[in-house]
Amino acid sequence: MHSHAGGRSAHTMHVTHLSLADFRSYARVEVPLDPGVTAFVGANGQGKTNLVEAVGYLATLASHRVSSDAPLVRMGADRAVIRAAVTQGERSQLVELELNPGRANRARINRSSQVRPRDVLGIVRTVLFAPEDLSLVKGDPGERRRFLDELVTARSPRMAAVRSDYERVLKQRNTLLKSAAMARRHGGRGMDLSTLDVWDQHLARAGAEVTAQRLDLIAALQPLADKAYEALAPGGGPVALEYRSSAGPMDQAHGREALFEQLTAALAEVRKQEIERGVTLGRSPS
Ligand SMILES: Nc1ncnc2c1ncn2[C@@H]1O[C@H](COP(=O)(O)OP(=O)(O)OP(=O)(O)O)[C@@H](O)[C@H]1O
Repeated sequence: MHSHAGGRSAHTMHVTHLSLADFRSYARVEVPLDPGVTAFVGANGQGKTNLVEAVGYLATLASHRVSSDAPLVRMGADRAVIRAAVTQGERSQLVELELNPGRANRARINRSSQVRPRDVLGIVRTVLFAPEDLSLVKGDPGERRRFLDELVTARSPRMAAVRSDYERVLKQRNTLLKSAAMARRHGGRGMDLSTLDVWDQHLARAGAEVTAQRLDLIAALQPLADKAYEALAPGGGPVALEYRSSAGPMDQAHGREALFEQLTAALAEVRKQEIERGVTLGRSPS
């Protein structure tokens, strides 16, 4: 779960203690963790992955195995708690998340009053390698977007706010399109397009930010992917990573403004179909 044998710098994050309550198979468990490599050894289904999943949840606010929180709560319980003591250099923090499926999750840092769950992002940082990673290659584009966005947020936690803005705008825009499509079908008046224009601007603005971050990340990953592939298949490279969006080729060299223009144009192009179908069609970058 933390493998930084040697070269421990002041910047190395270390989870010193993990406590779980009603998380997956654990009614309660306390796991002290020494620096260096920790190996969990046990029979199948004993709950090794559950421990890793809990730490991963603190880092990403999601499980790497399931898309909702309900399966994470121990059967028969109505909430789960994940708590971790984290040190980084001289600094120690206690992070706590309470998972309440169907209701808002709660978060605390250093036992103080509540913070928003996304405020804990950036305290625990993890790299997870699991069988589920295959879906990065085999799965839907949504899996790849999720991977990029989680990594982007780990690198700059403020992106969590941009992402949730984007999701909120998308949802509200879809509600507007849906009611407009319904009204049309029932012979009502057309929708007020100026309202849609406003939402398009919001969507393209947040979308440009998300896209720019993804492009930066891909550029940063490129040499690492190349190196990793060279170690795996000497002489087999180079590996090229490219971001393909349904809104056309994207180039970070042109900056946020160009991305914004591009996304705005892509929205304009599908507007007629969107109004007919009543849903946002430009899937990028969501
Ligand atoms: N919500 C839940 N409530 C109670 N038990 C659960 C819940 N979710 C999972 N489990 C139990 O947790 C166990 C699975 O744990 P986990 O996937 O961590 O296994 P593991 O020890 O990593 O084994 P493997 O080698 O298969 O990965 C199973 O016994 C399963 O029944």
